Amino acid sequence: MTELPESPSSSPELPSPSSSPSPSPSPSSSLSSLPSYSLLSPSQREVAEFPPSPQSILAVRAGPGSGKTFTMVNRIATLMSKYALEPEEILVLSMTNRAVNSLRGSLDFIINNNEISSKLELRTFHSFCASLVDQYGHLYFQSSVKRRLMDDLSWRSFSNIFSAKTISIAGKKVEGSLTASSLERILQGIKSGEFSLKQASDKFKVNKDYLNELLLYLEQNGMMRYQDFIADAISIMDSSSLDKQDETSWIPQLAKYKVIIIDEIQDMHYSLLKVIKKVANYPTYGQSGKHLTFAGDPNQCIYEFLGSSPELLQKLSKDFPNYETNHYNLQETFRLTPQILEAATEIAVKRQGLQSIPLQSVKPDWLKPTAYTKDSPVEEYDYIISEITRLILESGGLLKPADFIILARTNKETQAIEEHMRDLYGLKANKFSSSATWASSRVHVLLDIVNVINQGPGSDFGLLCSILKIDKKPGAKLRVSKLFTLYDQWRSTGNSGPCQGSNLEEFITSEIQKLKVKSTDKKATNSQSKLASIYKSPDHKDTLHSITVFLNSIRDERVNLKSNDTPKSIISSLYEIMSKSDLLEYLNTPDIKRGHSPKVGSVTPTDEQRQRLDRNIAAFYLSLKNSYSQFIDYDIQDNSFLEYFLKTYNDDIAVSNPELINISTIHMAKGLEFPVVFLPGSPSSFGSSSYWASLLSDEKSIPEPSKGRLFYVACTRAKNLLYIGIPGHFDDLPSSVSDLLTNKVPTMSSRINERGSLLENLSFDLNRPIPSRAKIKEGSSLLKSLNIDQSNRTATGSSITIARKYHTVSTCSTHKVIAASIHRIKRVVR
Ligand SMILES: Nc1ncnc2c1ncn2[C@@H]1O[C@H](COP(=O)(O)OP(=O)(O)OP(=O)(O)O)[C@@H](O)[C@H]1O
Repeated sequence: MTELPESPSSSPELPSPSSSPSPSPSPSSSLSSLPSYSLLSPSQREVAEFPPSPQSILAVRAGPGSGKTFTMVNRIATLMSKYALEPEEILVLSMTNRAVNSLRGSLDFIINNNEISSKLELRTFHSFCASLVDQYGHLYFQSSVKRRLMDDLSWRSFSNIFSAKTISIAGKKVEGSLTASSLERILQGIKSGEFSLKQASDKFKVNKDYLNELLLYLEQNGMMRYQDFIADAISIMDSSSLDKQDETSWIPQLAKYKVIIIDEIQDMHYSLLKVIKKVANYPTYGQSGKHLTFAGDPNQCIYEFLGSSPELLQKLSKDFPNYETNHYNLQETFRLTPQILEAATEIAVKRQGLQSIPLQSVKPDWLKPTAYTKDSPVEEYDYIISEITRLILESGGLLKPADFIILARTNKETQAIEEHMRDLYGLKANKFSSSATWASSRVHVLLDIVNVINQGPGSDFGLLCSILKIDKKPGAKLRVSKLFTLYDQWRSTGNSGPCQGSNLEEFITSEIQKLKVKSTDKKATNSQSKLASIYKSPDHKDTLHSITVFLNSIRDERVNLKSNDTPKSIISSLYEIMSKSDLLEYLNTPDIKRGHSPKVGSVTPTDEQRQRLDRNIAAFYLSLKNSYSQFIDYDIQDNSFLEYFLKTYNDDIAVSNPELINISTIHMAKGLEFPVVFLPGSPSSFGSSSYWASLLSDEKSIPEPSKGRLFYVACTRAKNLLYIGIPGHFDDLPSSVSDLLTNKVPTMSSRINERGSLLENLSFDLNRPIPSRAKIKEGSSLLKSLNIDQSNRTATGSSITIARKYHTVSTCSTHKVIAASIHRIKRVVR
């Protein structure tokens, strides 16, 4: 039996370094007079210009809105213009795609030089590790196959198909059974060296041979989980730099980096810190070590539960003992008003025992954040929507729905708000989610089919998953396991080369061909076709027919998409394949509930289930479109759009839509800013106190630093107006809190500073013209007709009239009127 390689083999052939460090000509001269450079504040300029000496660290503490992105982009430009670094010598890493896209957008805007931008390595940790594994994995690992990240549902399907008691892999029969989460845990443990195969088999009580074969199968088929990419990338870096003197063994791309810039360092969890250390300590051509720039804000560390640490920025010297560390602060906030900054710092930082950094607002005085009290979430959501409506109407459309964000703590809460807005007001919201929500629903089958069409890594598995859905008869899982076993035997007897994803399709197609010649010598040919032993009863003839139709239509659509793989043509191809092979029925069966797997076609979906399906399909299409615009905008050099989509569909791209109000968890809104932020804080159910109660109410309560940081991140997303739901009555707040807030709602006409009214200040700050008198008048009369302005002048009232009206006046729902007015004002302001 073949054992999994414990570690990559060493010293494979690499391109020689002489061909690698990038030659002149330097594109940097064109960067010497960037228009944005003059805008840098003195503290931003110091950071931008800090010398990138080898083995030095620049640790930048950057409070909310202090222009971290702006400063880092100017630093990148300065490194090239002043310190003559080539773009290929700089690596920029961040946690999320959103942060990377925002950096890339600013860079394109500021540098305005495609040649330079395209050479800069600007990546998420995941894509950086994945690209190392993609490019160099074949040199260090036994299997040369391309790797593909498996999402949660694929992972569960994998365990579903492979958890049969006896299974044949690589021509050997092995026994065992394992849940998806245990398998993942084992995989991580073995890769990280936490335990050996033998220890894993003892600990998880599973046959060692079975485990080994499963892991080998995953390896050979390039099927990986997120942590695998990280572990493999670290292995590659270790193996290629074993000999610090032998330049020929180094990976040129890594040895070229002279500067590494890491954004949001406070959110780095341990495995990523390990990646940074490996890249930082990787040998460098022509100098002894690299320079590191880290930027972050300890008070915005909200991923402690994943292993990150607010102290990281301060304690870097421990992790990099041979580096000289220099600490800098960015001292101004360009986003926060003095009142929002003060309230957030006092309540969330100082009262919670956290260390505040000196930060000053460059804005003039504004209004204090508005505190309101509501008795229940429903009342609170109604209040928020009525306030949004009022502000849009009163500003004559200067404020637009997309200027507002409601920040919830949990996905469940965002879901509740979204449903409330949709069901009672008919309003669609722009909900940020951490991954493609459709990917955990039945719509995932579309992805399986895309995998099959693409004929890349993951194709075999996509086909197995599709067949599992095409086969609607009892025992489908067993048949798919058997099919895999036969395929595996066929493969191990030398019928195909190393698996590159398209072999299962080839195997099934050739077996179907054998069945077709049955008319001449039925007995002989049927026994030759391996499929006949699986789909033997007349009942299963239909299944076999559907599989045949499925594969034929895949081939047809593959040809169509070769020349035109736009989202629209992909969707129409998918529809074609689904309808021909009876998969639409699968899609229309309600989603599996825990422990219940309804038989396909046996249950009629309810209206709500149908709507959910529609939304998931629409979300899949949106993912296709978002991914496509990235593919085009950033001129991605993947083989095809399908290939790119399969790598990126799960990315958290936050897409703003000017027509829609935003809803997000606080975690997902990190790094973003909005003119108006609502932070709900009502008791979650009768009798339970508000989540924020301990921060806001009790003077003597024990400090809660992690809750304080979450509150801080939430409040500091607000550029102009902040609403905070408070527990209890405003007058009962301790004065140290109530002094920082107001129980009055902001009104557009009130004068707030020397610049004038709130409307004038918003117009200045958002760089939008003040709407015409006619528009403002129209907004006011619409507002009057809704009759919500009077009831909300003081926010700390009890329940607002709107919710009541909705329940009593069923024929003309106030909610619908509000929704209509938002839609109408949108037309007016266009
Ligand atoms: N020197 C400057 N002059 C004017 N505006 C600036 C300057 N620097 C940054 N800004 C603006 O300030 C806002 C906040 O900047 P940015 O989003 O980069 O902050 P940040 O430090 O990343 O914030 P956070 O930590 O909350 O994510 C942006 O709108 C940016 O354009």
